[in-house]
Amino acid sequence: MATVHKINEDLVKERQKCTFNVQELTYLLDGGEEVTKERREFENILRNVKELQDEVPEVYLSHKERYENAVRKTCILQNVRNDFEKKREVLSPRNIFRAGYAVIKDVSPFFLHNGMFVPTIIGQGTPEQQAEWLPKAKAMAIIGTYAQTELGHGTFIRGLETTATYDAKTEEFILNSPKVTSYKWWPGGLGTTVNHCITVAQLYINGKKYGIHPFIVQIRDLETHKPLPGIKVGEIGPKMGFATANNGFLGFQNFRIPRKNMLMKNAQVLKDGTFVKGMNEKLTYGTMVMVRVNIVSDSAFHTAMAATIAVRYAAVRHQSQLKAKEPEVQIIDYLTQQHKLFIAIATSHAFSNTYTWLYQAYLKVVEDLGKQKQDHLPELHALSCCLKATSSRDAGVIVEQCRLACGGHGYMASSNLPIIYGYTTAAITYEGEHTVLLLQTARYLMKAWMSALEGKVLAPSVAYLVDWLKSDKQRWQNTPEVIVKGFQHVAAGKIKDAFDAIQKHVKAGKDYEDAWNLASVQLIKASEAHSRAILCDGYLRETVRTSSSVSPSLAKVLNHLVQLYIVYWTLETAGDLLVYSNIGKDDIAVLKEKYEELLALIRPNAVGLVDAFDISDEILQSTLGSYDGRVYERLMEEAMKSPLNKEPVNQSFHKYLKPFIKKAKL
Ligand SMILES: CCCCCCCCCCCCCCCCCCC/C=C/C(=O)SCCNC(=O)CCNC(=O)[C@H](O)C(C)(C)COP(=O)(O)OP(=O)(O)OC[C@H]1O[C@@H](n2cnc3c(N)ncnc32)[C@H](O)[C@@H]1OP(=O)(O)O
Ligand SMILES: Cc1cc2nc3c(=O)[nH]c(=O)nc-3n(C[C@H](O)[C@H](O)[C@H](O)COP(=O)(O)OP(=O)(O)OC[C@H]3O[C@@H](n4cnc5c(N)ncnc54)[C@H](O)[C@@H]3O)c2cc1C
Repeated sequence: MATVHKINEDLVKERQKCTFNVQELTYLLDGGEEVTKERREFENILRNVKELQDEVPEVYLSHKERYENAVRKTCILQNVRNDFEKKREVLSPRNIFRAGYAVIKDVSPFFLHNGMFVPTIIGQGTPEQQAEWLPKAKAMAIIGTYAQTELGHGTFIRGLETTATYDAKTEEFILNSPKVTSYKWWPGGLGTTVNHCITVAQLYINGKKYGIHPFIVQIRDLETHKPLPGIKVGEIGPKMGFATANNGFLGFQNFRIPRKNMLMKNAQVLKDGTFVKGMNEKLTYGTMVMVRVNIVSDSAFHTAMAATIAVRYAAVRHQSQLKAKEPEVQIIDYLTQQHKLFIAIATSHAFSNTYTWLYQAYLKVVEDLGKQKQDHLPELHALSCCLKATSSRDAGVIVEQCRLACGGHGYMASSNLPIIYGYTTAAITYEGEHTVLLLQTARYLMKAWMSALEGKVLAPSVAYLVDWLKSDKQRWQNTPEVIVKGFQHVAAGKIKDAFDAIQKHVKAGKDYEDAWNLASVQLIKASEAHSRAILCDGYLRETVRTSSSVSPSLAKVLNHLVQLYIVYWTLETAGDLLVYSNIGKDDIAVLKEKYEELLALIRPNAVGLVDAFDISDEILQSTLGSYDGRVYERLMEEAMKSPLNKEPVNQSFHKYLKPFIKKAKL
């Protein structure tokens, strides 16, 4: 029988102080009681699967062993999931995504299968293609990835070099990787796991180039798993994180695939080689839009994980005295510590709320596209770009801040903060590099500004530009609503400045493209300010909306969090607000006090708030963040698992140290 340990006394006291119903908040964050129940039930089943328990912590395994262990466990996870779904409903993607962390400590080698391979078949395939590939992909009879990036190009996908040349005689495409730079590089699972992939390649028909398109390609034999003739595939080697993601490379040499393997929901190639244009060529980029939306949700979860670890640890950890002769204090009572941590909690809520409305906006665009309507696509593209960029970047900063807040122990692998940092920061680069995505949003903002100047009606997310042009700056008040307006004024001001900078360069004789490059630092600042305005506005609106449907005690706490988020960012960007809004120095002084008040109000609920994320110990995988707070015992237990502690004297002593020391004595 498993030993039941006492809960750390500080944590017991913290939980007694909590002023709201933790369970109520968990249901709210999950999207309903039923979702929480389903999640807990599934996590509970996984907890009891003996084969999923690691005898040796993964960190001590070799690169190869780690990968093999991850594949083994992912297969078990998939089987458990299938059994679960046979008896009950299909698990929600969020729940399966979370459970994955309990099984694979790092990133699953199947990550891209569910994350991009299946969604691309859904988003880019015709009904016939979906009927052919989806059942096999969903049942995992075929396993796939998304192979777009090449050694030479990740950002500029129009520059991809893999070619798919149509041969009308055989009704096939011939895939080739003409140069080393045209090798696919990065796709998760490609190294040694998948047998299929979506390959994005330049289409050629009768010597004419038709741009990039997605193709389904089988790359390994389904029986032997050997690469098919004409395929060169392998793993790219160790990275900063993503240790078990099995990222790979792939090259083609005259590799033939049938015509029906080009995903043809948008553009088509007919049997005779006629190219039929799609409604909008950018719809080929659709999977990326979907993943960018999901990254906002991932960022919420990664921030919640780091916050849970660091807040619980800060409640358990005592260090230094505030006053002489008094006991050492819980480090969570240092205001500087609250400053580091409470924004982590609020940020996770801000991203969850943002994801809720952004995902609805995404679904609406998908529905519209089904009716051949694409009016809202540019706005969705602009929003998904800047919110992916800002949420992943903020999450990276927050996770690192949480690590620092745990002092030396945060640096331990067993805190799990290094792994969380690895996968959080990867998202800053993948699915569209940070700066590049901010610049995509900036393109949209420049057009929006021009439309505003011309008096046109703007899309809701940029409608504030019209208000800004129409009215004088509003009289400043230190209320969340007016502060949000202030963020919009900053964004509008920076958008205008960037626009004027481009115009100035153009007037001085520069080409528009050069002028764009010369103004691009201002452009990314404008995009960042726009993101912050959107995040604060959306978070405030969602909080007001949900507050009416939850208990007054919870509504109060949610209100503290959203205010904290808004005031935190006011103080962080005070310089900008002083330039672009009517805020005064005195207002900032008042807000500094307000911020300290909010920290004090949140303090009694800090542990309750991270408990409400309801991240099980199996998912957290952290010596510092477990629910029972046995921090020191767990650190010691984990240290004892080091292979170096398995023998009293390591052989290197006899081999190297002893002769070395002897020599030194002579
Ligand atoms: C507590 C909470 C719990 C939460 C639990 C969470 C649960 C969630 C579950 C889901 C989990 C899912 C996990 C997902 C897994 C993902 C794994 C990811 C691994 C990584 C994968 C990858 O990285 S794949 C490769 C990605 N690559 C990129 O992103 C490339 C980036 N580059 C581009 O996108 C483009 O090249 C470009 C946009 C930068 C430029 O393209 P292009 O040169 O063609 O265009 P232009 O710049 O000239 O612009 C022309 C015109 O087109 C418009 N446009 C561009 N893109 C789009 C688009 N996508 N849609 C619509 N329109 C587009 C652009 O705006 C221009 O318009 P103009 O009007 O001319 O200005
Ligand atoms: C962990 C991980 C997993 C990944 N998984 C996959 C996968 O499964 N499938 C897949 O296809 N790809 C994958 N990728 C690749 C990823 O999508 C690319 O790395 C990403 O899109 C960035 O492209 P890049 O590497 O070419 O960077 P580059 O574009 O070369 O960026 C280098 C620098 O140049 C700057 N830059 C580039 N273009 C511009 C511009 N127009 N204006 C201003 N600055 C610019 C960038 O800001 C950056 O600072 C993965 C990457 C990582 C790190």
